[in-house]
Amino acid sequence: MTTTVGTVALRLAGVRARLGSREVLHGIDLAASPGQVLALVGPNGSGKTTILRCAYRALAPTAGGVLVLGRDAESIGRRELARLVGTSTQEPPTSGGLTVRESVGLGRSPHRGWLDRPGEHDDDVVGRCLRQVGLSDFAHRDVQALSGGERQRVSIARALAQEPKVLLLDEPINHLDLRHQLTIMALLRDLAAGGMAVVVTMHDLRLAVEYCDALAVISDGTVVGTGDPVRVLDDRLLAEVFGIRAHVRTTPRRTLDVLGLVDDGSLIDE
Ligand SMILES: Nc1ncnc2c1ncn2[C@@H]1O[C@H](COP(=O)(O)OP(=O)(O)OP(=O)(O)O)[C@@H](O)[C@H]1O
Repeated sequence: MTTTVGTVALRLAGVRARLGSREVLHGIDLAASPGQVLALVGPNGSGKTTILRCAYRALAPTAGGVLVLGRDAESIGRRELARLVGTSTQEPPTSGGLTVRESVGLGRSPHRGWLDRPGEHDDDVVGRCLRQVGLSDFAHRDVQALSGGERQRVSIARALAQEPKVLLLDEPINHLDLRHQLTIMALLRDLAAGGMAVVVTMHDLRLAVEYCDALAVISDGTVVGTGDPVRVLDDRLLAEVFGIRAHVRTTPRRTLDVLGLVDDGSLIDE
């Protein structure tokens, strides 16, 4: 699974962020390299989405910085940033009146002049992205007439259409059936093999262990563990951060069998 990892594509250094009157990130240090799938995992409300929002400049950190390919993200213009960093958020697009193809085609905008119409290359890229998420047969459907999981795949395809160097996906598989979860996780591995740096938030620790090169465990706005998934998720961390009694089975390292919940009560009293 481990792929060749080059220079850092995305780095967060000492990032602090506030939402309303609360500081929700307390100094986040993270790095993702080309060829790597990094999963941000952690309980609800721990700060994973906020980290991604800082990374794609939807939210300005109150301290620290974000580097994209070694450059301060603040110094990169919006359109250039959209060519470098592709994002899909937790809320799938509901843009009315657009077909699936048109919605995914919006991901090509940063690559064109303001008044340019989509060219042959744009059409090819959109077609490829639709195939990658299994939506070719849905190209002419209205996005609003799709299921939640289908819309989620539109959102991923749109991010892919940006042809970014860094892909940030906020819970890309939370609406998907198991087959499509596996398809998307395998796609992320393929994208990494092609040199992309992929950062994904997710709750399914089993799939995170199987498909990701590294985990960053987030708890209450801080990184409490990073590195190889099997090493990071030890019994103590599972108990302290996730509140469950469980252990990671290293053999066989297979989906759905990797996290063993203990038989005599897996939930730890809060
Ligand atoms: N607009 C807001 N104002 C104040 N606090 C907020 C706001 N939005 C989110 N928060 C808080 O910020 C913290 C981090 O939220 P965030 O969405 O980053 O968590 P998360 O780890 O992505 O959660 P989940 O797994 O539930 O998606 C949470 O405690 C949340 O309640």
